Amino acid sequence: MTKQNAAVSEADSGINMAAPPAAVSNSTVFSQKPPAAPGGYISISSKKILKNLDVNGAQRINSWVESMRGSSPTHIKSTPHSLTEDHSSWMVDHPSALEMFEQIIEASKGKQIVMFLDYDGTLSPIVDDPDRAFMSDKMRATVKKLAKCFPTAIVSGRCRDKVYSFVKLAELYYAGSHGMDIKGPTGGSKYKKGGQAGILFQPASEYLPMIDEVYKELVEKTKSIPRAKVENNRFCVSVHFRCVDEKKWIELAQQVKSVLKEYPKLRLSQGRKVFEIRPTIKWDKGKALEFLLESLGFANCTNVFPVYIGDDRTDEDAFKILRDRGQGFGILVSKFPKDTSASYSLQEPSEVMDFLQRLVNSKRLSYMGRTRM
Ligand SMILES: O=P(O)(O)OC[C@H]1O[C@H](O[C@H]2O[C@H](CO)[C@@H](O)[C@H](O)[C@H]2O)[C@H](O)[C@@H](O)[C@@H]1O
Repeated sequence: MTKQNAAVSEADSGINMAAPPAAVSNSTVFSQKPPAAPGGYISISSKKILKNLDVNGAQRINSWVESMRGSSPTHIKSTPHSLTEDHSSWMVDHPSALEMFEQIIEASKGKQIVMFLDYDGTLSPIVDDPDRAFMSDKMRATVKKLAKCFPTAIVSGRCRDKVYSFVKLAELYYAGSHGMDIKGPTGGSKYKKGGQAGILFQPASEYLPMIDEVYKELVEKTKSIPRAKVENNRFCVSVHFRCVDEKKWIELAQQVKSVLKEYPKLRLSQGRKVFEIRPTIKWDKGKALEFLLESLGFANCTNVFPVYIGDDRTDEDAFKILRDRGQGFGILVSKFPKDTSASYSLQEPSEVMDFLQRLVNSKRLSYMGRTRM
């Protein structure tokens, strides 16, 4: 990546900190002194924290700040019509799903398309206040039409009730809490062979007391950080730093680390300006996708065509499953080049809506016998 692009696309490096920071080996010997945070900025309060950390810990915390800043980049130096050199080469490997639409339809011919949609950053734009991440009425109408054509699931880090309160479509499948809380449409699905009544699957239910406890501790611990926000997503917790002054990021990261070191059965990863705290069970959005395909009767089916659209690190678990299965594909929603297992890309929720609308139109044409899907 050229220097300019390195600056431009602090791509969602969202360094996965699955290894609980407490597990960070302090025995690792770092030859150089901790790198300064991007822009060389370290606040006084942060210096105090770094002083108390050993060099390794300081380096680790600083690398957090770099990844925290890059976890949800908000600017691009190139104009919309002139991608940076790196972005152009990235687009060769992750072409626009809109530009490749005809090829996608061709590949899906004779197969059952099943749609999996992330919520934040995919159906709704990223905003400062997580409680105000509303999807547009137009997007809701498009998803409603989509669900009339194909089995459709919402797969979100949000708790299921909360993401349902945003989407408001009872005919969909929902997998909340990063796939750990799955429920089928109320009254069963027209797509499920045998019309099975609504499924309900919660693989992390034994963790509920621990999640409640760590949520309360994080709220208490982080209340000294202005505009930090702790969100209880039932089987997981989010700690938001989008609106926190960068001078306080190290302190916040340290606070999260200090709480989690008491909970070895919880793991920490990073999303878009958010720390995600989840149980260490081997369950994620990818497992939820597989569970839903099985629930729909497509477990060992060769003519199923799953399409997963998402924008964040946790969606990569689903992209990887599709790549491993060699069925369907992932679409990453991003304006910036990012390491991803997705095959295609879309820039933002408005392009997601255009893509979904084209799928609906294509299915309607096939109903009219003009083309087969
Ligand atoms: O899996 P998703 O549906 O994409 O949920 C991932 C996280 O999304 C939310 O946070 C993100 O969106 C917020 C609203 O736009 C934004 O303020 C925040 O900075 C983003 O990280 C949600 O609040 C989290 O709980 C989800 O885990």
